[in-house]
Amino acid sequence: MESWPPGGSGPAEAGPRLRGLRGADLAASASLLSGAGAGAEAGCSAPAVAAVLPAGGSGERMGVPTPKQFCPILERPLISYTLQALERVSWIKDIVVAVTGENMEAMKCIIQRYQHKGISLVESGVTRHRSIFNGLKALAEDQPNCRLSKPEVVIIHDAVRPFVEEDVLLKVVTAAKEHGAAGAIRPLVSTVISPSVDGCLDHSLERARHRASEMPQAFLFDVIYEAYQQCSDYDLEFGTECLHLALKYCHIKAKLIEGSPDLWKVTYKRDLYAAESIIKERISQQICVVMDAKEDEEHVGHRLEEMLKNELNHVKVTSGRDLQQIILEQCYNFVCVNVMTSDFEETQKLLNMLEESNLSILYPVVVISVQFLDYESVPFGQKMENLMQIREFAKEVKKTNILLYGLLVYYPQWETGLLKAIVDLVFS
Ligand SMILES: Nc1ccn([C@@H]2O[C@H](COP(=O)(O)OP(=O)(O)OP(=O)(O)O)[C@@H](O)[C@H]2O)c(=O)n1
Ligand SMILES: O=C(CO)[C@H](O)[C@H](O)COP(=O)(O)O
Repeated sequence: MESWPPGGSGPAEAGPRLRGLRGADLAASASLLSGAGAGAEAGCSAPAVAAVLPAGGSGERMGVPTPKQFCPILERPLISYTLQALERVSWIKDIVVAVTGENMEAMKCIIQRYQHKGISLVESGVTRHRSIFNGLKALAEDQPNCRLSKPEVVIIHDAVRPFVEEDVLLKVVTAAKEHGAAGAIRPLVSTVISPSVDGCLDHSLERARHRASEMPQAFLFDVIYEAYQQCSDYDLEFGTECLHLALKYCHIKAKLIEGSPDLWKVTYKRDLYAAESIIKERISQQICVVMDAKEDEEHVGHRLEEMLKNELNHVKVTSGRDLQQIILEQCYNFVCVNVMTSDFEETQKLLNMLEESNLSILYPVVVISVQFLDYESVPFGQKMENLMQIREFAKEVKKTNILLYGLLVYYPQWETGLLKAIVDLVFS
């Protein structure tokens, strides 16, 4: 576990290139925002979009000394995951984070260490609403030497909701452009009841007719800024709902968007464990098989890939034809098959690329290097040499958070049963 404040114990490491990550879905949604897709059909032009992240709370309900947004999950602060989720969305131009003066330096260390880009920091307020207002002011004011400019649409998202996906961001932004305001909602888990002053039930709400308001929310900037400028001290002190401010002060009825279950707010200590499990599950969902044999060649390596696809039916198994792209899309698990040469050339190439990308600064990257050696043509001495070589590589790359495992298949002749056993052994 990292100590708080972070960054004090060592130099900032180079982080991964997180900006500009795009898969097919991201490209499609970016084109929606740029007016080339459904947005264009609905008459939308591309709005300039910025985001404000309130991150100035103390996390009392978490019950630990470190404010929850800075609590480590897999040794990386929670807020860094949220920033990553937003900054990988190419159409969000600026991200303004509100933090306390006390945590300003620590926040700068996090930005540097994990190489977050396009982030501006402002001082938070004593309540969440005041922190958001400070973030909006930074976007509204054209200050000299300030690179921020007023967006058409602003997203407001809690720093402690790390699992926000591009599709829901796109939905709230598109709806905000049309309706003035929009926010993610979820069905209620429990019924909401109103107690009377004597602690007895006054009335209860019909659960099916109500929803929980979650984040992200998005607003036409002028609407929410006007609402914050007009709202009372009581609102700023005790209010918890930005959509309500837009309704009360600008008469804007927010469009409500169904969100995913992962949008929940990390609030209690158990939420940190839940978040860790979700992250682990996500990074275990994709395996990339890299091999040095040509695709049309009949080789056991290809059968290994086939078998992985069949055995691991919840996991996306891709072949590493465009490795650079796969690394950019943040795959953390690799099976590297060396068939052409006996000196781990393919593995070495992969390790170099991984090290250059700095991907492993975010999570450990697992590489299983499989080498098939023909029993008849490779002498026993070479087998031992190969084993020693992979151990040396493993020691070296462990320093950069890459976990390398070697699997040497010294086979007398090809047998499907043998390969199946290997696959079971390694991946069960
Ligand atoms: N003065 C404040 C209070 C809260 N927040 C931020 O608003 C988000 C949601 O608020 P909440 O979950 O209530 O956070 P805390 O106030 O930190 O938690 P608690 O209520 O348990 O103290 C968090 O990202 C939090 O850091 C903020 O920017 N400024
Ligand atoms: O869920 C929300 C939608 O409005 C807010 O995140 C929530 O209201 C924040 O309130 P608090 O700071 O009191 O937890």
